[in-house]
Amino acid sequence: MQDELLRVRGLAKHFDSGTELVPVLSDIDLTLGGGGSLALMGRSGSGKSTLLNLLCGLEQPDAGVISVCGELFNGRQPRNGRGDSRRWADLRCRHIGVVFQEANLMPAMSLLDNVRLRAGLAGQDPDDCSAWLERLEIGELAGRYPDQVSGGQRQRAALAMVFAMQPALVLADEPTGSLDRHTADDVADELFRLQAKTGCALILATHDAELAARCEQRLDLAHTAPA
Ligand SMILES: Nc1ncnc2c1ncn2[C@@H]1O[C@H](COP(=O)(O)OP(=O)(O)OP(=O)(O)O)[C@@H](O)[C@H]1O
Repeated sequence: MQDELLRVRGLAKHFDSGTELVPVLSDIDLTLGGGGSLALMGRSGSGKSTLLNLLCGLEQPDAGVISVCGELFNGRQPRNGRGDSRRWADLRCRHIGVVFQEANLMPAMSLLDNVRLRAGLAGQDPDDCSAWLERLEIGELAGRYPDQVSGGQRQRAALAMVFAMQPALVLADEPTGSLDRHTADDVADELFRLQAKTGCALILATHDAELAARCEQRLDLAHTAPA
């Protein structure tokens, strides 16, 4: 494992249910180096997606600090704090790739244009994008639209999109959860193969113990979801 890439200390988050404040995460500490991998486990509602959303800046923590690639974020976003949120957006765009359970592709764009768009936003050369689709063995589908390919092929395109941005950190939220076992295994193999090849760090939220066992570290979120 290389130098520290992600450092989280004392992270906490609650949601307002309308009648009460419901704690979801408290006092979360994490350290991950470049090339490292961490499985996030826990029952449904334990806060796995919430933690990933905090790490990529989609949610704001109530307490704690997060630093990514040596850049420290104080967590709370000041009300007029465009500076901080702009820094988060830039950092996320350049360094953090996110894979969801359902491939989040733009429906009106071909697979290749989806990959080009994401790579371009991250400052990578869009001309290299066909090669990423080839690496994911869907090169011949480059001109098709997301609704013209299977769920497994869409998920491969989502991986191509994320790895084409050459991220330092990949956050994967149940990336194989919508696929049949065989296709899920293939997509998981691709995810770990590309992670090893590119040397990025990976945080994987999953209910699948076999998948989790392929990660170096594991964090079980102990939160018990309210009834
Ligand atoms: N925006 C929100 N407002 C209120 N409560 C929320 C919000 N988002 C999540 N929660 C609650 O926070 C808890 C954690 O949700 P989260 O989606 O992080 O769980 P999870 O571990 O990813 O679950 P699953 O395995 O089912 O995907 C749940 O009880 C959920 O209902």
